[in-house]
Amino acid sequence: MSGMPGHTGGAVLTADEPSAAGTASAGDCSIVTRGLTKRFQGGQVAVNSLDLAVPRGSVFGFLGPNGSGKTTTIRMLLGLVAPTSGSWELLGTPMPAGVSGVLPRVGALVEGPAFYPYLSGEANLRRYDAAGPSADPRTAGMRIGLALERVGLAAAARKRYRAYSLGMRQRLAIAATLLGPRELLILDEPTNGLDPQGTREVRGLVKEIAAEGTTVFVSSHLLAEVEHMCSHVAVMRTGRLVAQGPIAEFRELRAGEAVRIRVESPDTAEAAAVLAALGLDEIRLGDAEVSAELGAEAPERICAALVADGVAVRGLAVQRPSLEDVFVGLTGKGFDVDG
Ligand SMILES: Nc1ncnc2c1ncn2[C@@H]1O[C@H](COP(=O)(O)OP(=O)(O)OP(=O)(O)O)[C@@H](O)[C@H]1O
Repeated sequence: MSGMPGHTGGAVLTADEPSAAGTASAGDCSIVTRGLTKRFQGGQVAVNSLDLAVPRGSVFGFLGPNGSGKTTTIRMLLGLVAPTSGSWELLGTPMPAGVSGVLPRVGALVEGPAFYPYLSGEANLRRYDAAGPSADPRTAGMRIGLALERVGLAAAARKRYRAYSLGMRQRLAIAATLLGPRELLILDEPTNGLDPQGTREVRGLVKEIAAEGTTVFVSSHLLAEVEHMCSHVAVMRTGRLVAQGPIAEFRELRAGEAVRIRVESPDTAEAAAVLAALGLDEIRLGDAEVSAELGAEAPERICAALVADGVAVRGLAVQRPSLEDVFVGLTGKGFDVDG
């Protein structure tokens, strides 16, 4: 498997392996794409032969640096832009033929909705609801009340939008996507531009919505975001899918990568000799520290051997590659890990 040292199988699939979309049955997936491609006029390929398989019930993180094709993919999924080639299914229905039947079951936040600052959250949602093609005005109050409750804004329903915090504003935007029962929610970078509190609120909300059984497909350029929220992840790089699978499998990849042991000591030459005698590889000498690949050796045995040889051990640490190291290996770029 390219770019994934230490991988020994499992559900993470890279572009080099048999397509996940080819093996997943549409019935198990809320989104399936096959060879989905978008080439913009002028020749730019924004999305290149994308095979996605988004399991039903997952919180699926669509991760990639800016410009890697996430928004274009989401726009294609929703029928907002036509693919150059390829096919896709939403909720088991081939698109775009099934668009009118499927889209009412899909909530989407692609470009933030524009709200009126002087109207309350509730009045804003009433306008949104009235614009919906299938909205029955007799049940509008119930739909709006449920949506506000679901995002935790029932108590602030009558407050003017301009008095909402950033997190409340984004929760209202998500409420606008929930003005009906949704089986799938598609969110494009929902925490972009939010403060830390707003980010926490939105992440918590996404988890709650997923816990109620809605599949959530959420794009992000933040690894930390995906780590916090998602059960599955797909990684994009310049329009191509690099890997996808359960996030736990990515964590296993991390565990499979070279784990190093770091010894802090003024006696670097002696410490290095002990590590070499124990058969450790990739020994590196630093300033008052030595590190090596841990391999199958137990840290406590290394510690005992160092002490037995009279090496002054000031510190001993086992260092595992971070999940970010795995993603950087896959994308060739760092992710913004703040967040
Ligand atoms: N309408 C368009 N015409 C031409 N090129 C486009 C168009 N829309 C997007 N692109 C290009 O396609 C590539 C992918 O863009 P896209 O917006 O899908 O990426 P992204 O991963 O969502 O990034 P970001 O988070 O910055 O929006 C970019 O290089 C972008 O410049």
